[in-house]
Amino acid sequence: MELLILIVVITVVVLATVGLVAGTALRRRPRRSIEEGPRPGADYRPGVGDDAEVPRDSATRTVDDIGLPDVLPPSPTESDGVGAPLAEIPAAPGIPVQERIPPEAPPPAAGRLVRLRLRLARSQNALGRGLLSLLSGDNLDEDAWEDVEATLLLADVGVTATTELVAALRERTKVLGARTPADVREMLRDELLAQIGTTTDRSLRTTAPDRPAVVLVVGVNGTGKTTTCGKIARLLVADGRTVVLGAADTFRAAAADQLQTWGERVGAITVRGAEGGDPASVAFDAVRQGTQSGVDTVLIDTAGRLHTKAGLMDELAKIKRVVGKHGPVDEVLLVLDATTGQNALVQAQVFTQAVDLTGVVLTKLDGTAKGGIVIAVQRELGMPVKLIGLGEGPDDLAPFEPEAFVDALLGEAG
Ligand SMILES: Nc1nc2c(ncn2[C@@H]2O[C@H](COP(=O)(O)OP(=O)(O)OP(=O)(O)O)[C@@H](O)[C@H]2O)c(=O)[nH]1
Repeated sequence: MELLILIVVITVVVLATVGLVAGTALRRRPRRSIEEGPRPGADYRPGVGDDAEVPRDSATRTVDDIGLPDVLPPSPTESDGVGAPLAEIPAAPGIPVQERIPPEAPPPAAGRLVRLRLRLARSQNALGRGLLSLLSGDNLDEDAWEDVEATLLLADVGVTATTELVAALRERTKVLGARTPADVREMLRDELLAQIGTTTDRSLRTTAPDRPAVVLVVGVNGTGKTTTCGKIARLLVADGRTVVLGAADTFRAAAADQLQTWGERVGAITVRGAEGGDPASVAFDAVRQGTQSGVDTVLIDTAGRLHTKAGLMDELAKIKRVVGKHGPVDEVLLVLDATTGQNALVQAQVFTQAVDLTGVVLTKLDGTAKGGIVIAVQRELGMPVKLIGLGEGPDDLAPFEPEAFVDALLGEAG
């Protein structure tokens, strides 16, 4: 009997040990990460249902890192509880009322690009000055034209626009004969403007009759969507509008905090949901809040990647559909990082399959010599660039004005 008990005990101990070892080994086996399979944007061209590119995991800087102006002390009117938009806007049922902070008064939209023109210094040197000096040369031989072409391509102007620009410039230099620097500048200005287009409607649809206008901000992660939403809110408030922000980027926990901070600075309510929650429902609540509060514009920040397996593009289409239950979406702005060059164009093509884009925001033009991407985006995608980001500061976003942009690229005349 004792022998039997001993055998049973030994068997149990052996089985438990084997189980433990096997379990540990299984746990240690590296889990197959999504990175190991073919990656959209790297191994194949992404389509509907995929992310537009391999998510970048570079650390992002939040609004807290970039030194917004200090919050001003409340004015007597505001401390009486009158005059601040957050106090005036009642929260919709089920949406928590946020702390009211006296809002700032950002500088107006008009003339921003002119004020920020020096931020284009790198593009100015590489593209503007480069072309001016090549075209001013006495001997415009084939080598010189090849250099002109290379300069345009290196600045990301794109093949189609480069070919057209070179052909037009060749023609005009032939007709012009002897050229003064002023002639060259004028010729280049004309041709660059012809490529960018001066008659395109670049206005933002941020008001609608009898309801708030709805603006969706989309793009891959890290392009600057959240920052851009905050900056657009400031632009709108500067022009006397009222705004509700929707933090539908439920993927990155900090994104909602970041957006709320931007909102608080200008007295705008931010509607947010649980981390990993349904982005479409946050967007829906934001529009509901905006409608009940009677604001001019609801600005919705979306994620550049998702927790769920559902593709980013499917999710965006869903957000647009769900928000559409309240009324039309007035603007769908695609945020593209200018420093990613031609890759930005591929991203744009993927996004257009999922949602009807109405315009592009090109961010980080301050950090690149490739200002020609403005031309490529318009020519290759046929989509207007409406805003450009020229820095990390709160008011470093400017409405895109072709003339001011080209003048900034070419630098001061003379
Ligand atoms: N230099 C420069 N930096 C910018 C500009 N716009 C945004 N950034 C920076 O880009 C980084 C990413 O910005 P986010 O707004 O967090 O990007 P996002 O697209 O919302 O990122 P996800 O939430 O991960 O999808 C931040 O460090 C911003 O300060 C710009 O115009 N110029």
